[in-house]
Amino acid sequence: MTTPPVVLTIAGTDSGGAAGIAADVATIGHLGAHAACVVTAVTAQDTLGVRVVHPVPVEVVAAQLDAVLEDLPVAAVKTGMLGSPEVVELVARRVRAAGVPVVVDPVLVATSGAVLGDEAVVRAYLAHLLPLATVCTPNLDEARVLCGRRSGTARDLASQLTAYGPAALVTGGDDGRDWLAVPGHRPVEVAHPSVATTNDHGTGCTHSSALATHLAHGLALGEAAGLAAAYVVDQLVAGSGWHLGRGRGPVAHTVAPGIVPVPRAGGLGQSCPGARYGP
Ligand SMILES: Nc1ncnc2c1ncn2[C@@H]1O[C@H](COP(=O)(O)OP(=O)(O)O)[C@@H](O)[C@H]1O
Ligand SMILES: Cc1ncc(COP(=O)(O)OP(=O)(O)O)c(N)n1
Repeated sequence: MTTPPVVLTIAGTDSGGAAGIAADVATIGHLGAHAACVVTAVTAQDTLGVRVVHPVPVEVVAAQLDAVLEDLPVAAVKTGMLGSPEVVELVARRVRAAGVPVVVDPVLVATSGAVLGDEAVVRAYLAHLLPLATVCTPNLDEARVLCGRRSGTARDLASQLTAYGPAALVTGGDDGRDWLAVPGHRPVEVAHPSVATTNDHGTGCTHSSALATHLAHGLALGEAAGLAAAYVVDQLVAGSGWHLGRGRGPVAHTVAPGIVPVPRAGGLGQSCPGARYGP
């Protein structure tokens, strides 16, 4: 067996196992990488909402980052809930030094409405983390908050966010469409089917982890974005008939039938022969 690439997720926990670190570790593993995980916050959360958020002290987050980055050959980083401006700044310092693709999922508000990042966190993202990210993946609401706008289409917001440095992939826009903007280029839609399901808790975390894993395998951003969207669709289909919890159930974190993990690519931008789904 070939040694897998390592993808580091820096995120919070969801006790219900739908979003956060649980979604990230499952997704990264399904797609053929080894997941290292740095926990930034512990949440008491279920399918109905977030009850309690307990931030992990910044020095403990720093110690976890050091342990991973000093020992493992991290090939890509994904950030999820960071929770405080101090942690955003810390993560920015450490991942800049790592020099690998960085996917920033700027988790600010859960679908249930719970605030997972306040205005100070937003300012820290804009000042410290977005400028060194490879790509950021806000949903429509998060993109509006980051851009300081009450409205705006996913396409326009993605374009605006590139002014901070990274490519921007705004998800769940008009009619659920995702738009990818790369600095200096016109935004393109990342088209994918829509799945009718109420079991969609954790889609954002699953999507950004899939994206980071495909980048770790050496795929180009456009191709990685198509495959990440397709992976979420497959997992939504797999879990659409489940009855878990009283609210919005988890996106499936089991391996959907027929999924073929992307094999390690030999170089940047190579296609992924053997994968069942395409961009
Ligand atoms: N019902 C659905 N059918 C297909 N794709 C979906 C569905 N819901 C979300 N997605 C996809 O999941 C990914 C994550 O987006 P989104 O759900 O907007 O994130 P978040 O969980 O942060 O709100 C995007 O590619 C989005 O298009
Ligand atoms: C600990 C934690 N991190 C992130 C989220 C948001 O998850 P997301 O995948 O965006 O899913 P929804 O909350 O939109 O379903 C979270 N809830 N908890």
